[in-house]
Amino acid sequence: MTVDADFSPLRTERLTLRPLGPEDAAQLHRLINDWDVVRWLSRVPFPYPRELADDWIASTHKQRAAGEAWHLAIVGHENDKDVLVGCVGLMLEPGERSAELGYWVGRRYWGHGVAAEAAGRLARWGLANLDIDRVVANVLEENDRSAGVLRAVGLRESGKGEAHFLARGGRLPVRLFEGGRDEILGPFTEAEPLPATPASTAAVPAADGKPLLLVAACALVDTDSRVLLARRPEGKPMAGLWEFPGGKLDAGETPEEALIRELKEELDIDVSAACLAPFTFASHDAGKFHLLMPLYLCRRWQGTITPREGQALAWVKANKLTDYAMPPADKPLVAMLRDFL
Ligand SMILES: Nc1nc2c([nH]c(=O)n2[C@H]2C[C@H](O)[C@@H](COP(=O)(O)OP(=O)(O)OP(=O)(O)O)O2)c(=O)[nH]1
Repeated sequence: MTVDADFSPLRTERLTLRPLGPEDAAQLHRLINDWDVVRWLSRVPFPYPRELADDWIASTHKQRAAGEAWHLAIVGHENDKDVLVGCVGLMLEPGERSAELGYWVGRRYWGHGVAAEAAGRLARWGLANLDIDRVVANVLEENDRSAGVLRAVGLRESGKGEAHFLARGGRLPVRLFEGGRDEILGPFTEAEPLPATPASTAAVPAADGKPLLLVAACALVDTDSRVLLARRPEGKPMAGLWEFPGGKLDAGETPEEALIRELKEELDIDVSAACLAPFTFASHDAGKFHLLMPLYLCRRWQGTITPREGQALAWVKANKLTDYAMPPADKPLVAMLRDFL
């Protein structure tokens, strides 16, 4: 199996999505040189020359290295063997904060939900790891099967358009689809489990009858006045958004105690309560609950900051904070930090 050092394969219940290698060319050619597959694809010729498989596989490595597109093999497991069953790809749309999703599956593997499983996994990975807020796609007008796949991934039909279909030699009508973070990752307000402990939900419900969720967060500030942001990892609600390190209060904890614990768990640093200066707070209606989040400033800690939960970290100048997509509750905090630092 080919595994790029720069890309860890993505796994689903039944599939592995991994970079393509030269040894995939023969099977890829067998699967895609099929009119029943190619007729639905816009950028693929028919018949499909065998050498094109090698060239295209090589181009996928260049595109991934350039940060332009992630085309991956969809690998299934049949009789204890790994088999290439199709391909899935995500291509950045320059300047748009969106990426286009594409996929195809060999005819003999149709009817098992392979495309939705692979496309959903790559779309979720993209939202958590690329600078995008939206995934877009299009399908040939009469391609109801593919429209169903996109709906299963969380995209909705957003309009009509036209695209050039290489194998058909012309432009044809397409249905446009798109989906945002909430649609594809699940709405934040429903996916977020409310803590059962009375310590993190106030004993008295918030005025509008919603439980209050208490989260302590911290702006770590370095000697160049840069602020540390952490990217919410795949699997969490709002994955891909940048936030201040911190987390929910456990039962019996003060906000300072919770923050000291979270900073150790998430970043492997030791902070003392005396170095946590209260700065401001967020009070935000998050749908099913109300978020109350004190934000502390901290300029002194012990240890080397290490992402212990696989999260990406960024040291960001105050005037660049708005370049980072953050949860809605953080927006007013960012403006205050910018003025202060
Ligand atoms: N840490 C942090 N959380 C934020 C920020 N902005 C914001 O809306 N939140 C919300 C997202 C979540 O609903 C909640 C924090 O919950 P979380 O799930 O990240 O906290 P946790 O570390 O305790 O997570 P877990 O152990 O339950 O996985 O606060 C922020 O800047 N920092």
